[in-house]
Amino acid sequence: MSEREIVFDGAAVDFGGVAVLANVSVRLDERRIAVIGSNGSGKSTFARLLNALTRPTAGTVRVHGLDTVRQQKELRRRVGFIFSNPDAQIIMPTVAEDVAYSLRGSGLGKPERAAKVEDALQQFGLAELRDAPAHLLSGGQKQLLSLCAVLVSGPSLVVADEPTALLDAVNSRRMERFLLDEMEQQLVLVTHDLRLAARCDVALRFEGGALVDRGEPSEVIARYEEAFA
Ligand SMILES: Nc1ncnc2c1ncn2[C@@H]1O[C@H](COP(=O)(O)OP(=O)(O)OP(=O)(O)O)[C@@H](O)[C@H]1O
Repeated sequence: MSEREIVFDGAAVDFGGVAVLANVSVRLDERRIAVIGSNGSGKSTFARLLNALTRPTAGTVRVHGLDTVRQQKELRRRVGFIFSNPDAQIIMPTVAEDVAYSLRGSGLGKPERAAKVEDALQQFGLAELRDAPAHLLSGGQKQLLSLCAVLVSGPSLVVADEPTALLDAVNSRRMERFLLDEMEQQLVLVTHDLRLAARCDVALRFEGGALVDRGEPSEVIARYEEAFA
């Protein structure tokens, strides 16, 4: 089995008896995986299954060899999640404290943690803001902070749900470059931006809670556009 294999086997989710994701079975080991489809089609639900923010009501989901329900604790260390609204994931008062919070329970000593935080802040251009109140950052800076806080703990998969939605053109390009070109980790990118999806290695398309297409991104996108032409 490939080190970065994601396996959905008959996974389904329903909320209060309403099926929002039905019987998804798929195996993926590409580095960059785009998830596209109409509003309310189940994309975020699919993404949230990857780090057990949502649990399957039927079937199983395995990420890099870990069962998302039975091995949730280990899974959460290996899967980082970036939301479109960074306010949802900023926890601590200052920038450096927020990044350091990700390393709690990492088993590293204080000096090693401080060094890792400093390296990460440098990498994302946040070093000068280390003592700034996190909630006062701009939207773009907050998004960089949440990316920094996710990556400092060394996940092997990054799930990003519309990570460029609130960003201006410059920060959006910066986020795109990092996620698609520079980052080594596997990426699952939920997006309505078909240009970004086209840059991935494979695309999945959801409609009405079902996985309806999977393949080379330009072909999946062309069929998506045809369906609504
Ligand atoms: N916690 C919940 N309780 C009830 N229904 C939910 C819950 N979360 C999602 N849903 C419903 O599940 C369906 C799929 O939602 P999901 O967020 O996965 O769609 P999406 O494809 O990501 O949509 P969008 O492109 O609009 O973000 C929607 O009809 C939504 O209302």
